[in-house]
Amino acid sequence: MLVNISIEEAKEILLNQDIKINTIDIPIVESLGYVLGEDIISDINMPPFDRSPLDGYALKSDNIKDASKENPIVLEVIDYVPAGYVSSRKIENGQAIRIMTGAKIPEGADVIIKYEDTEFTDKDVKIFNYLKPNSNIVKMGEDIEEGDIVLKKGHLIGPADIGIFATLGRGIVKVYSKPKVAILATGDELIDIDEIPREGKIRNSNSYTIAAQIKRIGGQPVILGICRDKIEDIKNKLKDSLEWADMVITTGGVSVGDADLVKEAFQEIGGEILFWKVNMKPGTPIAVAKYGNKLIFGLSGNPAAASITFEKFVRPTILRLMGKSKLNLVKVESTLENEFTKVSNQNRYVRAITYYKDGQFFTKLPNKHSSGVLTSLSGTNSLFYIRAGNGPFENGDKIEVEILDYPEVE
Ligand SMILES: Nc1nc2c(c(=O)[nH]1)N[C@H]1C(S)=C(S)[C@@H](COP(=O)(O)OP(=O)(O)OC[C@H]3O[C@@H](n4cnc5c(N)ncnc54)[C@H](O)[C@@H]3O)O[C@H]1N2
Ligand code: MOO
Repeated sequence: MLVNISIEEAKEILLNQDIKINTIDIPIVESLGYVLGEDIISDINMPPFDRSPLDGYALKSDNIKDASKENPIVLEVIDYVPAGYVSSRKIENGQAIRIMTGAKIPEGADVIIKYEDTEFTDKDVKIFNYLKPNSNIVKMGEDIEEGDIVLKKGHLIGPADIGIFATLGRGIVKVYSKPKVAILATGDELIDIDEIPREGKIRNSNSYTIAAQIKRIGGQPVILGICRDKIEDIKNKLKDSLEWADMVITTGGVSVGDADLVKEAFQEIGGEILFWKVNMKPGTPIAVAKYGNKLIFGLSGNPAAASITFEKFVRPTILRLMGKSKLNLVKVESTLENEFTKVSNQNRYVRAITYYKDGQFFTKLPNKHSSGVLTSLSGTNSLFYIRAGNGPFENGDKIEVEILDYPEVE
């Protein structure tokens, strides 16, 4: 078992795990935010015919070579073609067809002149200027050509992509499913949120914070409730949930105390511990196990430790399960707005609130940093990483922060 590893090693180990990634077929209106699980290949040209981008007149460019303000060319209007219809007439010399935006270019025409540049009656149209052949004609396949791979497997689906599926007549698409992540809180001190704490007891908040973190990145959290510090109970809950969950997260019981049974439970159900303890604060005692092709994360019980190790280690794994390939948090340069005097001998992630103003990022750090403090995580949208031995930091220092959620603009 690897113990006391670096943050980089832990990330690398997790990235190298072969995990089962599932796909599902879903209606396109529901596919926003999912990652595409198939290449989308077009069986049509788009547009499927040469079409007019303007309301105007279709005609032969050759016929208007000598057109000018002083000497307009008059052409006979032989038909009218709105979008969705096709003219049965072929344009000959001296003729034009009135055409609407989106309509198929009539046979014989090689240019469209917009209304505003003409004078017209029902029978004829005056043209005052010359345009080269193919002017104002949208060619068949300008947008999509038959056989094109329009969207690649692994692409994050946005609103326009749903329009592309529709264009191609795809009502259902294959996407990577949103993983079901089971959350188990362990600890004899824990009670449910609707209970009144007796002496020594506290309400289980971790399951709810983590459920929200899973939701924010698009996973499906399933709160399993609380498990006492009894190894058989923990093992049973783990085994049951691993039947259906894509991943299991536990909190509590991963340190060195007498009731810290989670690691043993991972092993006794047949899990292989990938590592235990990472050189970072908060969250040192994290344990991760592999169970078949699923991962089990044993996070610390301390609320801030659980939350921050979730962002650093669990989040990228959930994103991978969702088919995503961009797993790292965005880093930005920011200006510190208060001081941070602690010099730690361990790598530290400090919870931070970063905002954007006048083209720059600014970061405020809360007063309370301890691993057991939940309230100062409120509003946290970024993390300030301090490598062991670095600091102190002063108001106005340029720092780098990792963004967890879009900062607000002030
Ligand atoms: N002798 C040592 N003691 C400790 C060490 C150590 O190295 N040597 N490490 C400390 C560090 S660092 C951490 S972090 C904690 C982690 O302990 P556990 O992961 O085993 O977590 P617990 O002891 O079960 O709980 C810690 C803390 O969090 C509260 N908690 C637990 N679950 C929840 C929940 N679902 N919702 C809200 N709060 C929860 C729990 O009551 C404790 O106060 O160990 C140190 N000890
Ligand atoms: O690693 Mo612990 O999370 O500092 O309290």
